[in-house]
Amino acid sequence: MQAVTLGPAGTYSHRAAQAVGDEIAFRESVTGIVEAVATGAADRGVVPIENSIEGSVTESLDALAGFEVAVVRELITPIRHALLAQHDEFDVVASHSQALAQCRSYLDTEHPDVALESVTSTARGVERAREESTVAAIGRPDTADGELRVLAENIQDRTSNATRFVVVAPIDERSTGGGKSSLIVYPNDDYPGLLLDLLEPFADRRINLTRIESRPSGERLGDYVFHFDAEAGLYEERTQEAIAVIEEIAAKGWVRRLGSYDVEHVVG
Ligand SMILES: O=C(O)C(=O)C[C@]1(C(=O)O)C=C[C@@H](O)C=C1
Repeated sequence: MQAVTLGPAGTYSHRAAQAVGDEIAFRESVTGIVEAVATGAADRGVVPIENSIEGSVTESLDALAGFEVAVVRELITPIRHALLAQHDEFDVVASHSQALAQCRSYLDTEHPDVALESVTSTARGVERAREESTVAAIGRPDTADGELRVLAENIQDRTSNATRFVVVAPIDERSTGGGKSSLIVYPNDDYPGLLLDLLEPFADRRINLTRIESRPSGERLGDYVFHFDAEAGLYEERTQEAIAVIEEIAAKGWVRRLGSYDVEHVVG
């Protein structure tokens, strides 16, 4: 199976995608990955959705709301960052904005004077460090080779650092089986208690929500799209009932069932 993910080779996304496809292709953005699946250019896409230190990967949430795709798997993987460079002396640290943010305290304490450069992926930062001796990168320690040295390991701000990835598939491959489900709701409405109304159908049926995230709809200020993850499968009657109530509340907008899946842990 072909899986597309964030490139170039050597990203954390690449490592997660190896659990999904035997043939891996790369894109420069998570939007490009979701689009490739939505348009039929790829069988599966692997995108980061949430990190335990830094929170949501908002571009991924917006891409899931923007394209008609299914979520068929969830992969949780530990993230251990290393500082890689040609020498001890460098002026710039280049990495993905998520990785820079996950190592904020380390950088402030150990390298307060370096400039931070945000690039499209950690592997792109490693490429920069390989090309320029004044640039260091934050990325996977196993991407160091030849001229690149590992200057420090485990530099993330907390020892336990994990990123949750979702595997996207064409919409007709959506599954209703699994212990978790993802849902996106755009109520296109605003009144006191709207959010409470959206939560009650879950609470009334004892469905545990594991995440709720609001993202701007882009239509007008203060107008939101809500992302829900629930600990119940779409095949379950209680989930179908809850969604039916939510569909009435969101009658002016839309509700999208991304699919059901089980949580998997991928270690290295
Ligand atoms: O740049 C990479 O290596 C990625 O796979 C992206 C990404 C992310 O966007 O969160 C994935 C895992 C880590 O949290 C850091 C970066």
